[in-house]
Amino acid sequence: MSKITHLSQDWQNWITENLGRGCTPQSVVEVMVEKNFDPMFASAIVFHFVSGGNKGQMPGVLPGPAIAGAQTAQQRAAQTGYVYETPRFPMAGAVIRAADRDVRVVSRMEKPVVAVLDGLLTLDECDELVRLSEKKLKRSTIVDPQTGREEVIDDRSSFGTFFHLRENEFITRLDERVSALMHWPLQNGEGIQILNYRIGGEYKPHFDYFPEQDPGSHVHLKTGGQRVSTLIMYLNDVEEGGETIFPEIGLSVAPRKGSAVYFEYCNSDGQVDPLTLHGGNPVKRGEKWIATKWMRQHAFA
Ligand SMILES: O=C(O)CCC(=O)C(=O)O
Ligand SMILES: [Fe+2]
Repeated sequence: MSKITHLSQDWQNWITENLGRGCTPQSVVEVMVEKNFDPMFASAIVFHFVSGGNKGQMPGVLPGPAIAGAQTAQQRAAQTGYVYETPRFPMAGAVIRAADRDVRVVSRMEKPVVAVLDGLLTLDECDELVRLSEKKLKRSTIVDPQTGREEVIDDRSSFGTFFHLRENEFITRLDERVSALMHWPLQNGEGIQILNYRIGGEYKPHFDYFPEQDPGSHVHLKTGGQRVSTLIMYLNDVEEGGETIFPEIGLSVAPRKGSAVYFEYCNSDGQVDPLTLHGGNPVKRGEKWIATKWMRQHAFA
């Protein structure tokens, strides 16, 4: 059965009603996807409602009134107290020259700073990263907020490994490309991290930065300081599920081999942006491979 990509009046009313009574955009999208809506269509529509944009810019799709009680993305951004500075990531242009490669910008937003990118890695580079990682995968851990120790937990059911910065010629080329793309020094990067999710594998919504108030963060902040930005690179097409979701802004990015999503969340004062909450949806069919780069405030050795 083909996926639904249009919105009836009943569904418009339903979305308005549920966002209006405080349901998160992500939960609204989830129900729509369960009811056979195309996931990208559902998240775009819900995002459109949340950002107060349903005033007729999408002819024939969304003639409904703006929803009472729903906040615009701008209002949410103003409330968090995070001070947005000039983004490090270029906010104009369809193509970004990243060292040896031209990367296409598919879409971007400013608050929070998020960009979806295409053609970052060649298909061969994706395969090579998977091949080099396969033999050394281990169950992924998270940082325990209390102790700062790495722990295995159910919220992060994936397998992973990493490469040291400039581990070999191939990895060096990628480290250089990614640093140019992220507009941040190569030596401030953690080594590229590889994750493999199998069916049911997911990463519940989280922040990539280390919250100051968590005692366990301090040990991590000592080397390199706070994380400032993330690049998630998709190494394969996932048959179903596995989207990277941003619940605060109703955004869902579908994995596509060679493409990526970039976001930044730490300003020059060391403040962090809670609107970059994100996670990996459970894989429903196939498997998912990603490579993640995290950048730090200072050199990370
Ligand atoms: O699997 C995903 O799409 C998200 C991964 C992620 O959030 C991370 O590696 O920090
Ligand atoms: Fe993350």
